[in-house]
Amino acid sequence: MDSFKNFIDGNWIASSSRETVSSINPANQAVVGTVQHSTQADVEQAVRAAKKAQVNWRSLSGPARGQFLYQVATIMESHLAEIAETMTQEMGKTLPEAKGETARGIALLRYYATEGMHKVGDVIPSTDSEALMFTTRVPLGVVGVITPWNFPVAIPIWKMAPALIYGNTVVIKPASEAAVTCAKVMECFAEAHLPAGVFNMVTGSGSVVGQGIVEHPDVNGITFTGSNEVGKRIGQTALARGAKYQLEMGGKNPVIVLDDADLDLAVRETISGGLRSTGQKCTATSRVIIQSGVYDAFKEKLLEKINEITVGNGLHENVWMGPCASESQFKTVLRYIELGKEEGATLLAGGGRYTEEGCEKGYFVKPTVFEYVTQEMTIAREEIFGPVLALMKVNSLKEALEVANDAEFGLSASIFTTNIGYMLSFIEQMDAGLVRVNAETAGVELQAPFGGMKQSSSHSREQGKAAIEFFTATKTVFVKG
Ligand SMILES: NC(=O)C1=CN([C@@H]2O[C@H](COP(=O)(O)OP(=O)(O)OC[C@H]3O[C@@H](n4cnc5c(N)ncnc54)[C@H](OP(=O)(O)O)[C@@H]3O)[C@@H](O)[C@H]2O)C=CC1
Ligand SMILES: O=C(O)CCC(=O)C(=O)O
Repeated sequence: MDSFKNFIDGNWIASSSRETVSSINPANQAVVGTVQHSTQADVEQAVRAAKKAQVNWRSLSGPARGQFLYQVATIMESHLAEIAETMTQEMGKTLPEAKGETARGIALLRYYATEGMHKVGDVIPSTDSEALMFTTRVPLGVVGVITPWNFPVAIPIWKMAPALIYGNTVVIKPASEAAVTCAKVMECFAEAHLPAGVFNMVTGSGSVVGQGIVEHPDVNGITFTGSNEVGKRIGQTALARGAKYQLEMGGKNPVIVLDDADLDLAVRETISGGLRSTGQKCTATSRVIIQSGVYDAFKEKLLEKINEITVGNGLHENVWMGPCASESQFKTVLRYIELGKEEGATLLAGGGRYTEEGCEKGYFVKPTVFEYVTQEMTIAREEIFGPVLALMKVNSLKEALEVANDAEFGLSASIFTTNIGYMLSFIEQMDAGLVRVNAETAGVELQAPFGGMKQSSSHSREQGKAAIEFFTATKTVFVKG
């Protein structure tokens, strides 16, 4: 069992509360480890350290900051197996997925390490022929990083690595349900000997530690991924005190399967996009909108594959789908399944708790498929964040797009078709930040911008070159000799 203190000003420090909280394995309710149950005083200490460290960190060259990130990547590589195993134990994702995510974290570190060598501005012609006008970028200062439990390695890194490379210092508060995994990543940062105070981790509840960071006058920017409810509150608080904020929130992602689609591909990608990580991705496929000509054939193939899915402890080799990440998420998913039944959708597969041998004490849900789902039903409107697919029948691409766009979210969407005209109409008319053709809705590439439309985000983008927009401020410089 791992026990972690907070990491503040270069040291592992116990919370002033002297209390810890346990993190629970959702596959069997065993204790995975403990972290600090921190207080506002701990937040104060971390922000103070980050503010102090900012002066020297920002004055280092970009390549020098990049060297630190390369070092973290190398250290993390040597701990990959251990970090991945902790992730599986702590939030249930299968071990191959956890290893993939950890490898993605390492790749993100290396990507942003190279960013330290890239240009930060442009020379712009001035109307004054004797002047030099150009833009440069400066860090925000102290950045608060608030992360969810569904990607406990990749999301902290895709927020921290750009924050750090562009010269900010960081206070991170990981999700309580995956704080041990995140602390293991922070151990790699600590082993790389970044200067004291450059990154700080404070664990504890969202309402105390998270809110404490968001409200702190010395935190200049906040980057958040999680629920809409919390995200919106964070945005409002940040706006009220003039801090910059970035919110990545929910999705209700559709796939459209047209009459001319490769059905085997569409089935494979729908299952992967909808049910990997037990459907706990903001990019997960939730609504499956199928044209009438292939509806029955698609359904038959889908159900055949759904019935082959092996559910169980993600550490076991033959398991394809693990448990929900926590008791609360498990209850949420079961509640949505009941709502689907009550509101008149027809259950085709799954539909409740999975309790086969070895799974009795875990938060397992059967892979679930509903049909005759209408646009008004709750399961067609709200983010479920679980292994539940809603099938909807349409007659044309036009109708498919109307149904697909009838959602308050706009994160990711896919179409399966072999017709280039249909592909182009979808790319043009689908209201989503990520539009994907003949590919699943999930699966973000680290070098490309990531973010949503409508209620899915604060309209900024993360990752790739887009990250510089949030983590820096532009200065326009006018120089006359
Ligand atoms: N877009 C995405 O990728 C994600 C979406 N979700 C959606 O959100 C639902 C609920 O998941 P949940 O974990 O409760 O998500 P939350 O939004 O509650 O949690 C996300 C992060 O915010 C923190 N937090 C909670 N309250 C506050 C606050 N008042 N101020 C600042 N930070 C706070 C949490 O801390 P703590 O863990 O201590 O509560 C966690 O670190 C899911 O069912 C899913 O629909 C969830 C996770 C990721
Ligand atoms: O699809 C992915 O790989 C990323 C999903 C994601 O960012 C999220 O669920 O928060």
